[in-house]
Parts: sequence; structure tokens; C-alpha cells
Amino acid sequence: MTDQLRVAILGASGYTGGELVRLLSLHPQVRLTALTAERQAGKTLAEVFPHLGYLKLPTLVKIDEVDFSQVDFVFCALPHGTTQQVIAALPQHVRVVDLSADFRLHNLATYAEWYGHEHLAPALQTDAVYGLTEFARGAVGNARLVANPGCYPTSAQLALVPLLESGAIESSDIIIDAKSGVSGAGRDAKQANLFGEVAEGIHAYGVGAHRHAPEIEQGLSAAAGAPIIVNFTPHLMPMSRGILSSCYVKLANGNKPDDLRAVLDKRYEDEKFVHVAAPGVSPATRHVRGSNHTILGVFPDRVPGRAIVLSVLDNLVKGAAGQAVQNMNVMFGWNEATALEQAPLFP
Ligand SMILES: NC(=O)C1=CN([C@@H]2O[C@H](COP(=O)(O)OP(=O)(O)OC[C@H]3O[C@@H](n4cnc5c(N)ncnc54)[C@H](OP(=O)(O)O)[C@@H]3O)[C@@H](O)[C@H]2O)C=CC1
Ligand SMILES: CC(=O)N[C@@H](CCC(=O)OP(=O)(O)O)C(=O)O
Repeated sequence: MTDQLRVAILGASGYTGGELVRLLSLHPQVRLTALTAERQAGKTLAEVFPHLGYLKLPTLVKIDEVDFSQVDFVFCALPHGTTQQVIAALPQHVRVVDLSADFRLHNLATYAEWYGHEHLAPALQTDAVYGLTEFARGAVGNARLVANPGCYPTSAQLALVPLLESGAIESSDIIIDAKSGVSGAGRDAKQANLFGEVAEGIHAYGVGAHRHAPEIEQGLSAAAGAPIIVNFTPHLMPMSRGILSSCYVKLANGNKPDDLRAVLDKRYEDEKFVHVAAPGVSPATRHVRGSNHTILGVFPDRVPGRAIVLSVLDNLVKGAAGQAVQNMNVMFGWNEATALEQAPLFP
């Protein structure tokens, strides 16, 4: 079909790239015309992802082998830090969703502080739209470059942004205790991700100093209308997929935990991918596995005046590739759920 969008995935041999291929294989308006890799360039998709080997798709090539004059749209799923110059070199007609952290932080000084170098494409950064889809549809629809949010920031912001916008919680007292599966660290071989280092245990990392803290604070500060600093601690779990964020909050203005539930229920009542669990039901990562859904839960804390808001998503889907496809659908005015209708895989 000639009216399909010609789409390239940069970094198609990685976890989020593979997940993009899986989702987009069911997208009627998309034709995957280029897939790139670095070390694995020259291999077929069947060699790098046997579960996708039944798809008849192009062999993986290096980025400089792609003819971008024949490409309409790019998903960029490269490691953060490698992306800015690649996107800056793309022809203007190509629209982009970038899954890395390279264009997420609006403040260039904050970017340099957390990522250890000056931004390499500051003009593009100014134009990039932060694509937390449920809160940015208008801007995403008009964007040339969408910065897809990080997995932890998506989870935390979907839980907390409506509560801050409505003034239901105090902005000065937010603790986000988050757990992730190991696919969040990518497919690259690293000692920290070996079975022997991850199985049968759990550990915190980036304690008090994780680069997703400023990204979360950027979104929450905008929601509150004032600067916010959060206590954010990520943990690595012995599972392949999923994020659970347990958010400890202080109620404001005499609100009760049920009032928080009412705010979230109202905010997400028309949303296809964000849901509030029934009272007393604790959302689990296995309730969203393989799907683009996020489930929130609200519980009273035993400490008076406080509540616990839980948020689960699949880091590779709503936390990365799924939200990226959702953003592409918004950019082209298509049904936002196209190629994202899969129900969660349970158990
Ligand atoms: N994993 C997750 O849950 C999430 C990831 N992200 C972000 O998405 C991006 C991709 O993540 P993920 O898929 O996990 O990463 P992976 O490490 O699994 O994959 C990285 C991909 O980039 C390619 N690549 C690596 N270095 C270069 C380079 N110098 N030039 C060109 N291509 C290169 C790799 O090719 P090859 O294998 O051939 O070397 C591979 O295809 C990252 O920025 C990540 O932070 C965002 C949200 C969640
Ligand atoms: C488990 C794990 O390692 N998770 C990654 C975050 C996921 C991710 O890739 O986020 P970015 O897109 O911002 O890079 C981490 O903590 O760095």
C-alpha cells in the first residue's frame, strides 16, 4: 500500500526497538521500511529477535546506510547521549518520536548537570514536545519531535499530576518508591544485570541521585505551578518487565484518601489506557504485562493525613514503545489506540 507511513526504527535490535516492531506489526497505517542496529547490523530480525522472525522485514543496517529521503517517520530507540546528533541530521520532513532521555529536560543547564555534558542540539531541544500523551495531546499533535517520557517518570506522573493540579496533595512532601524489571536497563550486556546479580534479591540504585528525578520534578512542578523536589528511589527487581511506583503523599486542604480516588477517577474516566483499581485492590505489574495500560490504586495510610498511591505499567510498553506509538497516532490524527489494543498477558 502506497499510502502507508514509511517508518524507520533506529535501534531495532534493542528491547524497546523490538517492542516497537512487535506493536507496529499490527498497525495498518505503518510500513516498516528501515531497521537499524550498531553491533548487530547485517543480521536479520529473525537472528536478533527469534520471536519476531515470522515478520518479513528489512535486514538491520547501520544508521548511515538508511536513505531518509524515503522515510516519513522515525522512532529513535538509541541509548541516551547518542541521539541528539542523529536526530539533528535527519531531513526536516521526517517527524520523530525519541524514546531516549535526550530531549526530555526543557532546561539545558539541568540536562548538562544530570547527563554530564552540554546538550548537542539545543535548538531542537527547544522545539521538542514532552509526550506524556494523556496530558499533551494538542502539543504532540503539532510536534515534529516528541520526547517520549521515561518509564519511571510516566508511572509517577500519571499517578501524581492530577493530584497536584487539583491541589489534593501537598507539593512539599512526596516520596516515590519505585521498582523496575531488568529490561528497563536495556539489552546490552552489563555485569549489574547478570542473573547472579539480580535473581533472588532486590536492591535500590541511584539512591538520592537518579536522573529520572529531575524529569519527574519537571512534570510535577508544572502541575503544581511551583518548584517541587521529590524523594525518588528506584529498585531493581528479579523480573523481566514492569514498574510499580508506590507514592507516599500528604493530603492537602482537608482531603481524605477517597477524595484522591475521586480526582483520579474523574481525570481518567475517558482514558483508554489509564485506570483506577477498585477500592482495596492492589495493582500489580502482572495486571499490565505486555499492554499499554497503567493501573492506579489509592489507599489510606495508617498515618493520619497521608495516603499511598500505587501505579503499575509495563516499562517496555506504556513506559516506552507503547506510549511512543500512542504519540505517533496522535501526531497523525489517527485513533490513539491503533496497534495498542492488546489485553495484558496474565498470569
Ligand atoms: N528499556 C526500557 O524500559 C526503556 C528504555 N528507554 C530508552 O529507550 C532507549 C533504548 O532503550 P533500550 O531499547 O532499552 O536499549 P538497548 O540497549 O536494548 O538497545 C539499544 C539499541 O541502540 C543501538 N545502539 C547502541 N549504541 C549505538 C550507537 N552508538 N549508534 C547507533 N545505534 C546504537 C543498539 O544496537 P546493537 O544492539 O546492534 O549494538 C540497539 O539496537 C534508551 O535511550 C533508553 O534509555 C526509555 C524508556 C524505557
Ligand atoms: C532498570 C533500569 O535500569 N532502568 C533505567 C531506566 C529506564 C530507562 O531506560 O529510562 P531512560 O529512557 O530515561 O533511559 C535506569 O534506571 O536508568
